[in-house]
Amino acid sequence: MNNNIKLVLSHRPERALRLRRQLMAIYSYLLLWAGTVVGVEIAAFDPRTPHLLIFGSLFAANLVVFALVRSGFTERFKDPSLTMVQMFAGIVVITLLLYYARELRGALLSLYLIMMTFGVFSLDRRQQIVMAASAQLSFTVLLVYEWVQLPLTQILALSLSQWGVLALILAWFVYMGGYIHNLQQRFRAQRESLRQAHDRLASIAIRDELTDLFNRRHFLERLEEELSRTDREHIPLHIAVVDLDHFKSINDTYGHPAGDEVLKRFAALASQCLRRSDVLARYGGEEFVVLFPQSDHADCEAAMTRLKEKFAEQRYDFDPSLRITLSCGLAGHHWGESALAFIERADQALYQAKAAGRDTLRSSCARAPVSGASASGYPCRPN
Ligand SMILES: Nc1nc2c(ncn2[C@@H]2O[C@H](COP(=O)(O)OP(=O)(O)OP(=O)(O)O)[C@@H](O)[C@H]2O)c(=O)[nH]1
Repeated sequence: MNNNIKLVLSHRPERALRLRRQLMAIYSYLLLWAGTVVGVEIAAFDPRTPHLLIFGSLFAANLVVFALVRSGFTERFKDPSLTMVQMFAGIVVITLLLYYARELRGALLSLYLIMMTFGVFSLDRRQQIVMAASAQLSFTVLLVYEWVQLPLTQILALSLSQWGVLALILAWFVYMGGYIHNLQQRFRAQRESLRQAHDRLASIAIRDELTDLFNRRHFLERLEEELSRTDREHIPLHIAVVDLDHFKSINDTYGHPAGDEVLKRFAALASQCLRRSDVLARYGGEEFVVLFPQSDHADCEAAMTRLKEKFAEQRYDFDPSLRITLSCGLAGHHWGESALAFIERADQALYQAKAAGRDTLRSSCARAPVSGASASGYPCRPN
């Protein structure tokens, strides 16, 4: 598959993304802390700025959130990243820094915007408005506090213009942020429907529509894979070809939908009876094939006999007295034998089963067994 499509369809685990976002937040706080320390050193900040206390508490809170996200505890919440909680903490810290900032306050208002960017991807427009309003309210509380506590040191025009600029920028940000969030949601939905379409196509390519078993093409691919493995590692490989007996007469007597029901019943029963490692496929019409990797002949024969008996016990709504049987040809692979020759031998065994009166199983043995064993070394039953 094209690498770009793979990238678009790949499911990066959501929790890993959340943890990455968490690391981004920690990185941002570290930068901010470094900036604050420098600011204090060069007297751009009040020398009494309790940066250790502020950032120490922030990191402790972050650590708790990190642990909760990592443990999966937050998965039960609508927002497992606790984005809004973290943004509220950010707003408090930024407002504290603005309190201690001197001439830098105007420039540092942009920190609210940096904090808002964390919500762009995970918060919808309404939640972004709540965060913007919280930032504005927090800054308002700071201004009011300063006017009440230190009225003589405040310049009304400056405070009002800073307040107004922040309000305008936050309003613009909420508009843009909402737009980006919607775009991202649309992209996500498209990616999801693309992934579903891809899964569906992949399934159509390998499955039979009526029975949902593997189709002939996929079976032959799997057979080639198993053959190269079996030749390389000298492990046993068997194939069984199954044909439902007198199937045409079921269609003719009860109609095509009844025939379809029988095919589906066989598929469901065989899927139940056989091992997960066995490859079961619809080879065409009312013919099915089973590939048994790493099973010996006796096991395969026992499995197919069991399936044959169970299938004959099935009852059908369209005629509860009807007994439908199957015939089966089984073959063990001989070293170096081609896929076609292998299937052909199983087919020959099936032909013999049909000729012997149906409702029976026959095994194939292409080469003369050497001292009671086939060329592959597995016991080969006489027909
Ligand atoms: N209902 C249904 N019938 C199908 C489907 N595919 C093939 N068939 C029918 O399967 C029947 C196969 O009949 P035959 O090949 O004559 O074999 P049979 O009647 O089973 O006879 P024996 O194999 O000799 O026991 C044909 O009538 C096909 O039309 C399918 O998907 N649904």
